[in-house]
Amino acid sequence: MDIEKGLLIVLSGPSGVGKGTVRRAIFEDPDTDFEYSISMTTRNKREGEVDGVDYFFKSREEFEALIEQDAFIEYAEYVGNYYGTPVQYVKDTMERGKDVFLEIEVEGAKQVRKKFPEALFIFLAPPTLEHLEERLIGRGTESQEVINHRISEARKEVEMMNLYDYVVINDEVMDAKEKVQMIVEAEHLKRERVEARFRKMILEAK
Ligand SMILES: Nc1ncnc2c1ncn2[C@@H]1O[C@H](COP(=O)(O)OP(=O)(O)OP(=O)(O)O)[C@@H](O)[C@H]1O
Ligand SMILES: Nc1nc2c(ncn2[C@@H]2O[C@H](COP(=O)(O)O)[C@@H](O)[C@H]2O)c(=O)[nH]1
Repeated sequence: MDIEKGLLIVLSGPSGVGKGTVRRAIFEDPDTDFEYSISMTTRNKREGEVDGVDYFFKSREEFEALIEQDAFIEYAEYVGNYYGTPVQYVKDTMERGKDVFLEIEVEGAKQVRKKFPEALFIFLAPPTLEHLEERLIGRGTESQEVINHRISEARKEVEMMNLYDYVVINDEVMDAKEKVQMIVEAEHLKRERVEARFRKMILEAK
């Protein structure tokens, strides 16, 4: 895929850390100027979730057909369900020069790292694993069995945080939101400076 414009921002971290909560706070901010890529999943819709807003909900057969068609930038099977990032929306949005924000688990983030090493990778970490369990229980969307499975995945996932460009601890939602926004801003400034220096070098070489 040939994407020249727009920054790909990947927010990852264990289930229950607060990725969705932080992401919603970011997108409620009128100053936010990037776009959210809605994922596809085969998991059942939770109460209040809307198809095409929270996820595109698909059957396993539909999802597997899309895998065959190479329709995902990345996908992973997580605790018994598929989750994936549709390629077309990301490609079109970045080509329009807009940043795209992905909220995905760590296996998917690893695949994005391979395909887009220039993307920005942020790991959202809980203050402790106990906080994570409390948050999952508090959310009340999963059975205790699924929560236990997600916590056991989380133990492995937090070990991967050193592979990320930045780690943000989600202690207070608005603090974490601002840190993510500042990281994105800083990344743009860094890239603009590098590009300006590169242009200057080319002009000087002429
Ligand atoms: N900083 C925080 N302090 C306390 N509770 C929080 C904080 N951030 C999120 N929560 C709560 O934790 C629960 C899990 O949050 P959320 O659903 O955003 O996590 P997630 O990482 O998106 O989970 P998943 O990966 O399973 O989708 C929610 O009930 C949310 O209100
Ligand atoms: N690899 C991907 N992971 C994704 C994607 N969309 C969401 N997710 C992650 O899956 C888990 C479980 O989500 P839940 O909604 O069932 O709680 C969580 O970590 C999500 O961030 C995706 O497109 N690819």
